[in-house]
Amino acid sequence: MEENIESVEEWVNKLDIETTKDIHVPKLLFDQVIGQDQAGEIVKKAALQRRHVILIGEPGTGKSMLAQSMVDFLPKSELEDILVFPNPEDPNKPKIKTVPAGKGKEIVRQYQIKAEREKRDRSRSIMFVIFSVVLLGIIAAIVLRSITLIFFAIMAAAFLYMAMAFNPVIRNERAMVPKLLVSHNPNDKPPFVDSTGAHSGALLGDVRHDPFQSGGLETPAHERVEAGNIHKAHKGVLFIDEINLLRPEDQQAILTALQEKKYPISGQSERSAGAMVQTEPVPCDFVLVAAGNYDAIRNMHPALRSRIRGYGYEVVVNDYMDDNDENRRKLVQFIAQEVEKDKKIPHFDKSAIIEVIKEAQKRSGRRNKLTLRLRELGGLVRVAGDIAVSQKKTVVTAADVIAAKNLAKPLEQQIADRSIEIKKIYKTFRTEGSVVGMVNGLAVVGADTGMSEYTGVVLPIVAEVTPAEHKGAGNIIATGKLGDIAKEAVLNVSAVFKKLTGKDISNMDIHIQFVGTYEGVEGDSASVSIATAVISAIENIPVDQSVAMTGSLSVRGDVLPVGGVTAKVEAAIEAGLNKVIVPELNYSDIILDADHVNKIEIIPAKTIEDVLRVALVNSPEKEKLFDRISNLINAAKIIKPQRPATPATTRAGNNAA
Ligand SMILES: Nc1ncnc2c1ncn2[C@@H]1O[C@H](COP(=O)(O)OP(=O)(O)OP(=O)(O)O)[C@@H](O)[C@H]1O
Repeated sequence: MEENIESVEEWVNKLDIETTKDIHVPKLLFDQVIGQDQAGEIVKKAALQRRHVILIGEPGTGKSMLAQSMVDFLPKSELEDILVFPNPEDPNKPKIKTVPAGKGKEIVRQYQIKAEREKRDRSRSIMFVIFSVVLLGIIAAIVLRSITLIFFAIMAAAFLYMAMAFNPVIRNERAMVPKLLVSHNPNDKPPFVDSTGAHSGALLGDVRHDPFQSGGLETPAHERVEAGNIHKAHKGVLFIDEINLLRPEDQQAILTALQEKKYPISGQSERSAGAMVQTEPVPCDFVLVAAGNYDAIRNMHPALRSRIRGYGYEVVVNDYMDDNDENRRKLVQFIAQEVEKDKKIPHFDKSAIIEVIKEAQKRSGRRNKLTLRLRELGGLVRVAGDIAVSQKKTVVTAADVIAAKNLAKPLEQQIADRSIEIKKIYKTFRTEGSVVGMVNGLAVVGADTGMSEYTGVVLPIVAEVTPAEHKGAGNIIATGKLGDIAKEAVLNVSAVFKKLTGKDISNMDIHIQFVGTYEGVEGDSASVSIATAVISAIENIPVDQSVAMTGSLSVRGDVLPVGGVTAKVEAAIEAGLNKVIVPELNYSDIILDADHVNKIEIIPAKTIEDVLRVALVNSPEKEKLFDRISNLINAAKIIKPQRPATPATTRAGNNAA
């Protein structure tokens, strides 16, 4: 249900604040998470019951914040320190001991004091022995009147010193001091450990290599043991983003750790001396929060996923929220939070708040929604803040946010801007006149890089049709980086061609070229443009070059919605085109900046006929084509009174209503 929402300007101006400084920022991290109410409730429940969680969703929407907020709800179980002790019976199997939080440091200190005392005692005994030997030598020399006896006494003392000081058995008192692997203070919160991207050693623990493995110079095995993140997260939360990128062996190890709640530490590098060492099992009783985008579920170790599902929850986080009073307030709270977190930038005045909310509307890609890709929006807040600071301003204003938007353009946008300039110079596309078989398609760049902002580009498409050499043996010859997409699009809509043109494409060779495409251009939504270019070429009807278009074509000729329409319309404006055809179902998703409004005529299309009516220039051939189409439609009506509604499939995700 779409509700009527006040304009952002009116809404912000009514707020009872001067700047975001007047906004209360909640203390609890959980209350700082915006727009993830459903995921928040589940995560809270999971924390209270110590259950594992899989969080799936777009990057920068608050997954790690949710995971981190869990530590405030974990049951107050006793935190533990973990110590590793030498094992005199088997030095390569150090012993593990857990003690209440804070005790670990005390134990280590006691052992250190003991070691210091023993060392001092030993030094004293050595000095006493040396002194006695030298004294005896001197006495003997006097009694026996032989100076050489003094020399022998000094030699004997030196020998004794060497023997006692460098005796590997008694030399290293410190070798008996345990090492603190995991330590806490008694009042600490349960730990939150982010293990995203950690290699095996950091994740599971490791035993360092020892270059001196004998001769009394070696470092005892237990001193070389290092705790892994799974151990550091004992009694707390272990967060792993992009879990699917972990090596299968590591995912398997995590599964074992989850089952056993203990995992021994051994050297991870096979060739290192550490590989010979394996500790007793080390406690690792953590709550696992695994996160990732939609691909993560598919590529995750099935047994690990099943374990988490069996003992926890799976949640999809939202990537946008409704644009209403409550959520706008949350967005203002978000700006205040980001400012306080940054500590270096000033607060935002009302004009700046208006710009940020409008940007959140635009980045959602949907009318009446606000984006939740808040990490990137936070980036905009910081750049705007930096601009204000550089101008020695005490508040951030609209001008700073607008300047930040230009300054903080994603790489894709910067590359696209350059490519438009080049295309304009070399005229790889036209903005006026008419040409047979040439269409100004629109595409997005960087959609696969996980950016929340789409960058639009004009994607000129040229089609040429020639009769096939043999009947029924026509080929689709598509060049350019998007060749495969073109072939697929033509094949998918071959029925539409037949319906509209009455000609069978299998009797023709169809050549399609995407002009000047480069890495990263997404052409999935170009099927309407491809179809228009091909029909224009088959029917020899010129296409109006001041028109741009985007849309996906169904096998029945319906124009289906696509992503990134706002960015595509902006690209058409920047390129100097007059009209842009968009899928009707996307029409309301277009949110243009003030400087783009009314710069182009936006024409919604429901079917390919709607597209052709606008794109093809008026001519007797066009009339004939439409006569044919209306005959076909009338004939179809006699057989089947109504066509079922077209399914709308804009984007994935289970966003809160
Ligand atoms: N829902 C949100 N509420 C408030 N702030 C948010 C939210 N989502 C993101 N942010 C801001 O973006 C930053 C990064 O968010 P976070 O690390 O939680 O994202 P994520 O979903 O874990 O992303 P990724 O999967 O890329 O790690 C946060 O520190 C916060 O400043």
